[in-house]
Amino acid sequence: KNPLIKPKPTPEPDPTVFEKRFLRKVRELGEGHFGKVELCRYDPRGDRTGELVAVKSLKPENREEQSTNLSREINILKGLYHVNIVRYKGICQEEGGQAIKLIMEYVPLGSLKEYLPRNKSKTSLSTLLSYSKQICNGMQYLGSKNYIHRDLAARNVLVENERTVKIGDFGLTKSIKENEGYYTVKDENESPVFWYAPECLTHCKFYLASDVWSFGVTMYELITYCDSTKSPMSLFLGMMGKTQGQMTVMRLVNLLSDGRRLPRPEGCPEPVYELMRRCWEHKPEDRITFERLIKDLSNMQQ
Ligand SMILES: C=Cc1cc(F)c(CN2CC[C@](CC#N)(n3cc(C(N)=O)c(NC(=O)OC)n3)[C@H](F)C2)cc1O
Repeated sequence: KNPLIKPKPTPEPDPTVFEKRFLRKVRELGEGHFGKVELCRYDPRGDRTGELVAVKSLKPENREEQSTNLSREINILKGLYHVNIVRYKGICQEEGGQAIKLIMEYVPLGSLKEYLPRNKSKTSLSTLLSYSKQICNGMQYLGSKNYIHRDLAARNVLVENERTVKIGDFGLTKSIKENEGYYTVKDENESPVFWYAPECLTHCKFYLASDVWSFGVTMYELITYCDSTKSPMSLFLGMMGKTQGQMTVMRLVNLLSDGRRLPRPEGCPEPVYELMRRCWEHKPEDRITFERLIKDLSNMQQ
């Protein structure tokens, strides 16, 4: 046998490529405007020993316009490695690359919106502050890569276990152009306006500091254990009085410009509410940073 001819090694299968025929739907985890997230079992051996994964896909009617957005989200998540950010696992191409699916790790305890109301008795304030700090760690990491999340809310934070939370969805995440420092928000019909800072509502500009504002609202949700009767939306609508349709945004802008803010939740220590208020400074440049939030939250936990 000629020693110069080395046998070609059999190529290892790429673990980030998931074949559609082995992806079995278990149940739906969530629904968005343009698509859904399903719990699936990737079971190539067909004996139910395969791993559970979370799969994000687009609704057929939105595939055309939204596939670029999903591809962007895939490329962003693929490059994120942080304990407080959900893990990218791979993609599933179907119909010859026409439709693509994002495969992520499955975080079985679900989002804070499902978890906190059901586990209120065993979740202390100290734990809530730890969750808050972890979200800030994830967001600081995201911002260090010049990404803005634009949809930070309790519904998009997942509970890995009683001690660990992860930011779980990056559907609206965008890269900020270095020199500009902000992203111009197109009028997304799914804008979560009650989590949005004034500059996003009035000038359609989204800064890193706009995510800090949304973090403040997310922290408010955390401290109220995501009690839907005290949700940001219901409280703001209450403060605005009955409104109809697009008037809501204008009334919200006026209310925020008048300095009105979500009230201190019952039982929330003053220093904790102060942190939220520093996330809600009217001007982006006056707001606290995630770095500062991490320090202050650490000191509170001593
Ligand atoms: C196409 C766009 C689109 C579609 C959508 F359905 C949503 C909304 N969706 C986001 C992902 C979601 C919440 C978060 N974070 N989630 C992820 C996991 C996981 N990785 O395990 C999980 N687990 C769980 O619920 O366990 C019991 N929930 C939940 F599916 C809602 C947003 C969108 O942009």
